[in-house]
Amino acid sequence: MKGTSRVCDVVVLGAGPAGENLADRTSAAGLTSVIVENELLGGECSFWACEPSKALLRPVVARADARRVPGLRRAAEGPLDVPAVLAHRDEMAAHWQDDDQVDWLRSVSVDLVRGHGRLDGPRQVVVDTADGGTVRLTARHAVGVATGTITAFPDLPGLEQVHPWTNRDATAARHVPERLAVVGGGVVAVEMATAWQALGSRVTVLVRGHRGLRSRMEPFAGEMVADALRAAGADLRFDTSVTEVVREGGAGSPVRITLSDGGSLVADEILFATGRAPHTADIGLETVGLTPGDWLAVDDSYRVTDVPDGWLYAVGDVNHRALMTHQGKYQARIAGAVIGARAKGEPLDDGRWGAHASTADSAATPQVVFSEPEVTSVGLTTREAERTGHRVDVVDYDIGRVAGAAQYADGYRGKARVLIDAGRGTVVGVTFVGPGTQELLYSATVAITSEMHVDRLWHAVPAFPTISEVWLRVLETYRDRAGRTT
Ligand SMILES: Cc1cc2nc3c(=O)[nH]c(=O)nc-3n(C[C@H](O)[C@H](O)[C@H](O)COP(=O)(O)OP(=O)(O)OC[C@H]3O[C@@H](n4cnc5c(N)ncnc54)[C@H](O)[C@@H]3O)c2cc1C
Ligand SMILES: NC(=O)c1ccc[n+]([C@@H]2O[C@H](COP(=O)([O-])OP(=O)(O)OC[C@H]3O[C@@H](n4cnc5c(N)ncnc54)[C@H](O)[C@@H]3O)[C@@H](O)[C@H]2O)c1
Repeated sequence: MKGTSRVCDVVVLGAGPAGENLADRTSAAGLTSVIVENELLGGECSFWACEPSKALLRPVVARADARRVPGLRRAAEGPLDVPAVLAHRDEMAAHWQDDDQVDWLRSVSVDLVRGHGRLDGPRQVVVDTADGGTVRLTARHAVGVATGTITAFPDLPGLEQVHPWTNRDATAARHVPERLAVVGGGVVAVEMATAWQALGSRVTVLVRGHRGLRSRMEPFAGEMVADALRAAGADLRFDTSVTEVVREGGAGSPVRITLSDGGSLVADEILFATGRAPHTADIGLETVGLTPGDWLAVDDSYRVTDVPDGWLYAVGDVNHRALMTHQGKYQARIAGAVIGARAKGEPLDDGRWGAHASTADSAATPQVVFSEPEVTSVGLTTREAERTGHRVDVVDYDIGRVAGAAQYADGYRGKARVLIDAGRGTVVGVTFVGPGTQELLYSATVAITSEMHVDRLWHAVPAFPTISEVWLRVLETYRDRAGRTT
């Protein structure tokens, strides 16, 4: 077995969206950067998560929209063209090839080592390469871990033998199962149930809790999505856990699922959308005093808190702050700037909203759930505000009453909730549910991050007739309730 070694400024472990951006920004800061990847550059997001799942969902949402437009409704009746949808999904997953990303990496002067990387003591990473060799990388300044997550399975008898679907199967499958059971009530469950029900599966969603779908969002969001999923034909069962799974006839036969209420269910495939576990079991954490399989807790500059000397950073899903691509990329941009500044001995601008501070992780993490209807949110929910003792005015508005919504769809159903800090008069939380609301999310994010007083929002005039006039209606509701004239 041959072994080589090299020294560089920064080593990044994992080339998903977070790792790629971290390597890019450290390279942009003038540091020599090497990235290590075991599978495909682009990570889970490009190949088994965001990109293929949104490609599966886009025709579902577009068809639902078309069916609400008078004159278009009849043209949009009928089933989806499944082969065309799956072919488009393949395109959007770049046919599971990462050549474009390899080119991009070269264009930003980041070197790539393909193979499984592990920490091997402070500032050291050893990579087992596909040809049976090893490469030892020594980082002068920093190692960044961006190894992401894998599916977190519950501890269930018989689970391995049934070959359950994970997000990888749910986004890359080549056939439509006649009956699909989905375990979980989070984002993956909601999005994949929406997609596969529309593609022709009979979907049953098994949710262990009673608080509804997407329990971390405003309750009305989960209720509206649940209503729509039921209307689309899915069977939703709350307070229902799985206690056992078995393919009685062996591989390829249906799965019998035993439920906590004593009943059972038969499906052709079972998807576990039961959350994520850190992809850290085999990355040498024990060599730097950490526990394999743990999440990596970080400070506000993304340095791993339990490792001395400040050379180890963690960005993206693996730090468990906000498991979304855009937020991992945000973290990577900041961590890259931090590593660059520290390497040059420059002071950090780490005050609230400073260039080296991770303020948005806690104040303004945006998310779109691409269900039908879509759910968009950023900042606090009412429950979080209550839990943290944050005093807020809650302004609700029925988006269906906005002129632009009536133009968008016949019988538009949607709801907005805006949380305004009771003392400072700034927007601190926004949730929109309804068709076409995803493009309103950036305005909400800007409203929160700019911390402008709502009085200034009166000057941000939304065009008529667009759904964005919901902002004006919210301001009017807030003003009228307070008995103000402006
Ligand atoms: C079904 C689904 C849909 C999603 N949709 C969205 C969405 O629409 N929008 C959104 O913002 N987020 C979405 N997410 C979340 C998003 O996929 C993650 O937040 C994102 O992929 C995290 O990026 P990351 O770089 O931290 O990790 P990952 O994307 O998981 O990348 C980690 C990389 O590290 C590599 N790696 C791991 N260990 C090693 C090792 N030891 N050596 C070398 N390489 C290693 C892996 O091979 C991988 O390429 C979705 C998730 C799922 C499951
Ligand atoms: N559009 C998007 O932004 C998007 C899309 C998909 C995923 N994601 C991200 O990916 C992450 C993972 O999504 P997810 O849906 O897998 O996780 P999640 O944490 O959102 O939901 C997990 C669900 O599984 C349930 N669950 C957990 N353990 C269980 C068990 N043993 N039995 C039954 N149910 C169980 C939970 O109660 C919850 O309903 C999320 O944090 C999300 O932010 C984002």
